[in-house]
Amino acid sequence: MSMIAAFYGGKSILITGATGFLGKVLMEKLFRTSPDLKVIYILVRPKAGQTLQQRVFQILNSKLFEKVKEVCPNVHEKIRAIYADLSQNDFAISKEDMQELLSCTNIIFHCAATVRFDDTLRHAVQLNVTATRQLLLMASQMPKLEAFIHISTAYSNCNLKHIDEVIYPCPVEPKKIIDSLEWLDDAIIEEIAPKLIRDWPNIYTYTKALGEMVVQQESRNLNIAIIRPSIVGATWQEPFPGWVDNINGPNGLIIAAGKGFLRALKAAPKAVADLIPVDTVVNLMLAVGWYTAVHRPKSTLVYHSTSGNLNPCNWHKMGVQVLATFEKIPLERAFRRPYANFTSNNFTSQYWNAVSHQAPAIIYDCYLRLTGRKPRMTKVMNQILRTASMLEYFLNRSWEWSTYNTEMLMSELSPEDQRVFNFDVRQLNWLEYIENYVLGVKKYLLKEDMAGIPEAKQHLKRLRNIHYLFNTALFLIVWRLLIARSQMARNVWFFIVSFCYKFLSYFRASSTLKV
Ligand SMILES: CCCCCCCCCCCCCCCCCC(=O)SCCNC(=O)CCNC(=O)[C@H](O)C(C)(C)COP(=O)(O)OP(=O)(O)OC[C@H]1O[C@@H](n2cnc3c(N)ncnc32)[C@H](O)[C@@H]1OP(=O)(O)O
Ligand SMILES: NC(=O)C1=CN([C@@H]2O[C@H](COP(=O)(O)OP(=O)(O)OC[C@H]3O[C@@H](n4cnc5c(N)ncnc54)[C@H](OP(=O)(O)O)[C@@H]3O)[C@@H](O)[C@H]2O)C=CC1
Repeated sequence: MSMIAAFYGGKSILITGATGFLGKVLMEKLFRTSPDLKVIYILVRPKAGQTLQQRVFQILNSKLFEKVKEVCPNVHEKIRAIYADLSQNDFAISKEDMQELLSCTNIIFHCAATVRFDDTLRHAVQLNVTATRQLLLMASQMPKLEAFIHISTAYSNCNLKHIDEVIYPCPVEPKKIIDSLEWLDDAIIEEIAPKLIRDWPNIYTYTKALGEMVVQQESRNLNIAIIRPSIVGATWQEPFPGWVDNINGPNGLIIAAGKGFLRALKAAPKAVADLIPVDTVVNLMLAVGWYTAVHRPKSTLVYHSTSGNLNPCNWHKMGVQVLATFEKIPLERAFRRPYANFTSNNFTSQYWNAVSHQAPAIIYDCYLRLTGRKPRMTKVMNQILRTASMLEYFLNRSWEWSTYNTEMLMSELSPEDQRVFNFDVRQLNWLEYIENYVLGVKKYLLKEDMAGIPEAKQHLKRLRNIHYLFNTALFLIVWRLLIARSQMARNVWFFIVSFCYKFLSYFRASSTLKV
């Protein structure tokens, strides 16, 4: 029997960010491995015209939860959605709900965050720092609380090259920032933001670092642990390989590459692609929850959920495998044939942007205009290039994350727990994982039918023919213009023509002699 699964039996668990990518996989695993848990409280806000109940209904009826329904048929009764907005005071939770949370919660998993790189400083601080402080305050009033697990990111200290499993101080105290945001107006905040974030690449990583400091400062006598995942990717094994449901991180770029929009990326081919499957992160989270509650470490432990130092893969290897998969399983209605060129050189990257991205978009928009349609490709291309440039920082560097605590925890688990809550990334086969990942993007994110693969392959063949035709026509036009203007080009042309003529005459003469 798994000790970790048994530990969560009968427990009341509070999850923030349960409607997000990580949160959904966490809930799924909890229900599947500990169907006898008491209740999962989730803090949810209404969104996109959907009520709380509709959002929960949609999650529970998704493919991700198919296995859960077999193991835990009454899953609907065990999930309690509580109205909450983490950017509001007291999270705008009603008094009754707050009372229930305070008196019943045993374990907290704090996953909610704004993960946008370009969020405003005010909003990012509200969500990634102030809300964390608020949740810690609530936690300190929970008599039955056994563990508080805070999800950060491995990039919260990406201004360093080697990162240990410790909390690093930030130059400005989080409390000072929270206080000043109360009276500064938005324009001034945006003006001072670049000065505050210094050598952090964006507001997101900076506010996640502040969030960790808050955890350290406000931990009181709580049992807390911090988990730092790197780039969270599709599921590796559970509940099935390749599940993914949003366009964050690599997902959007994989789509852009598969559709033939993105054919070159400013990335160091040898830099480590520190991806970590979402189910691996979730298994670590559940193991950490158990360990923190049962073993009660004296200080707040930080756990890195990264792959680079145990089983590294680089961007080149990843790009090649992504392309190889698109060769076998192409996306539908591609704009151009998928191709990936990784370069860390500024000049080459700008050249590829002009030739492989901007020019085809402009040509296609001209074609749309000529056929009476609204041009749109340049806009789409600019959007993709903007996204790629935001991710560039992470594609051109490698970091070393130590994993002593994560490895220590692995050795603390029973063989059964090591199997059920496997977070040993050394067992990951990258080629297989990336293939399933790309397939998952096609099936679960784009919802493309596998029956459409022959037609998609046919479409790619047509694109290849158009490509050859276009290149030949372009070559002939350029050559014709050159011949008209340059004596040297004319000389070369006559040389080639006379050489071909002589070669043909010789060939004809020798074949006549043989006869
Ligand atoms: C050549 C082969 C390549 C193959 C392999 C490629 C591998 C690449 C790997 C990338 C590494 C990523 C490293 C991340 C590391 C940080 C770790 C974390 O904690 S990260 C935590 C995770 N956090 C993140 O990953 C957050 C990153 N994302 C952001 O911060 C923002 O989306 C933004 C600032 C990039 C764009 O903002 P804004 O301009 O306001 O745009 P909106 O958001 O409103 O979307 C507008 C349109 O853009 C579209 N689209 C959006 N995203 C992507 C995408 N990734 N991609 C493509 N497209 C994307 C979207 O569909 C939408 O279309 P439509 O609906 O209009 O038709
Ligand atoms: N994805 C990744 O690559 C990585 C993620 N992480 C960390 O993992 C955690 C989860 O990330 P991930 O699941 O990918 O992110 P998502 O964007 O998928 O999910 C974010 C969650 O936070 C919730 N949330 C945001 N704002 C509010 C609010 N005002 N009130 C209530 N809930 C809110 C969202 O709710 P709603 O659905 O209503 O928007 C959603 O459930 C984050 O802490 C992130 O920093 C760390 C490293 C990498």
